[in-house]
Amino acid sequence: MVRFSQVGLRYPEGDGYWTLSDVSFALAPGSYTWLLGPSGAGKSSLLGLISLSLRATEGEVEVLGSRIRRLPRRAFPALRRRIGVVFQDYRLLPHLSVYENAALPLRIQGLTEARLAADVREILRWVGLLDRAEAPPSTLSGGEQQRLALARAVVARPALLVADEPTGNLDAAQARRVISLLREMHRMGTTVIVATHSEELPEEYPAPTLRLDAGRLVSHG
Ligand SMILES: Nc1ncnc2c1ncn2[C@@H]1O[C@H](COP(=O)(O)OP(=O)(O)OP(=O)(O)O)[C@@H](O)[C@H]1O
Repeated sequence: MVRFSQVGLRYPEGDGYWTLSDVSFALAPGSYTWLLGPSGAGKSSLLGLISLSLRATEGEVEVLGSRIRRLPRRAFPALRRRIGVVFQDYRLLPHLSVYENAALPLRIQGLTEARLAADVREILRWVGLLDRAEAPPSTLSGGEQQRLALARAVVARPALLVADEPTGNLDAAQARRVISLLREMHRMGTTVIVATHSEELPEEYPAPTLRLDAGRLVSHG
């Protein structure tokens, strides 16, 4: 599903500094994984490589059966569509309603309103926001905004879901609700990887972990 072989990442503007070094691991299809490590360890960078927003400087990254280094540029959009991404800061579009934010990935695929409406309503019901469909996202609480971001990430039924600190800005009850939804995606067969600073969440929801420190994988299990 995802395989890293001796992956290194150096940002062009990073003064020759290796943000990730010699990172190797595999995520099995249908697995749920916690990505742990202190601030600056390289978690967002690793997720950026998985979600194809960054390219490795060294080594091999394989995502959903494609070796990224060998993939022609024209194949990227279709592969990206099979990956859902949830960010800590939500990244919702403020000028669109809750409904239109959730519908966006399907609109980009060119689906008509008639073909996408049922899926959008179902996903909004799943995250508990159907009754807020016409509201602008700025009127939602932080937890609601993050649930909307999750709805948008999964509405096109991605095979792989990547979440970068999805609970970082939420109180404990809201964080639990978001994690429950991520776990439910996993139960329905999606491969999920979630980065978190939290040491409590992985204790509450035990699952395999990858632990990064200063750009190196220090444990895997
Ligand atoms: N665009 C960039 N250019 C140069 N260096 C960067 C860039 N983005 C991140 N870095 C550096 O890479 C290192 C890892 O950052 P990254 O954001 O991946 O860590 P993180 O574990 O996700 O941290 P946090 O938990 O604080 O989000 C840091 O030293 C950071 O300064």
